[in-house]
Amino acid sequence: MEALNKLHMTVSRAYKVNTEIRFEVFIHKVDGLSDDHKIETQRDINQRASDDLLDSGIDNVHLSFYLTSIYDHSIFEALSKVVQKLIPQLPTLENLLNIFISNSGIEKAFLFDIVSKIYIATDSSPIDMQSYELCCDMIDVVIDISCIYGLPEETDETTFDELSCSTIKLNNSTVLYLREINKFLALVCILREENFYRQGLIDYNFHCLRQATQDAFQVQLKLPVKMDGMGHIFTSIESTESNGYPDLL
Ligand SMILES: Nc1nc2c(ncn2[C@@H]2O[C@H](COP(=O)(O)OP(=O)(O)OP(=O)(O)O)[C@@H](O)[C@H]2O)c(=O)[nH]1
Repeated sequence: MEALNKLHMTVSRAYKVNTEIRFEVFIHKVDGLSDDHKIETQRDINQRASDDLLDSGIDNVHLSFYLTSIYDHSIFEALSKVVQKLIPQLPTLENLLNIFISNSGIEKAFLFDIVSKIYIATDSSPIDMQSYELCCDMIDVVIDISCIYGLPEETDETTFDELSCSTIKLNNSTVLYLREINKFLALVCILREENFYRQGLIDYNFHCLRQATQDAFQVQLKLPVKMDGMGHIFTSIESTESNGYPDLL
């Protein structure tokens, strides 16, 4: 009840300053509850919080709730969903990942912020926590190995660069495939071993994806200046690529 009161106070004060604010509410330490009880508790908290706000005349506020625990990756998953709401390029990135996985025989692909292990985008197939945790663990392994063996001694260079990549074959015929997109982002994919024989195709498609992802974060406008016969100068805005995406095999 104390937490609900604090939530109510925070939301109503912030709402007075800016009615457009979105609120992301984390319900911590849910590991003590059974799965059914978790959902029930979330619904109950949501209902009480909305009713309290309604009673104070606040009816169109955006509250999102997430269940978290430090004993699994739920906190990272929740933060990923919050961060994704702040990325204007999200639909483009999701679309690119969908095209990439369907042309490469990949089951699931995540675009990770390497330092925080938050995923900033994934394809539209369902996410299961186990796959996400596997991908997080893979990043840890790659960073640890790179830090220990990947650098000449006494250097300030970053361990993660454009050559960073890793393939891990699991004993259940699954392959984890990691490639770096830039200094901050890495692509981590999960695929079935029998689809990995086409690694050349996957590598080629990855290069297209990397280029397109980098393009998505840059303003891609050309402003060619032209002059007509009367000496008037005019410009036209053109996209650099006809359809915005390079061709995937
Ligand atoms: N079961 C469970 N215990 C947790 C979780 N997160 C933190 N704890 C435990 O809760 C205890 C207190 O930690 P927190 O509640 O995170 O601490 P805090 O919120 O900074 O505490 P105050 O500053 O006193 O408000 C510690 O023993 C943690 O191990 C969780 O997700 N699940």
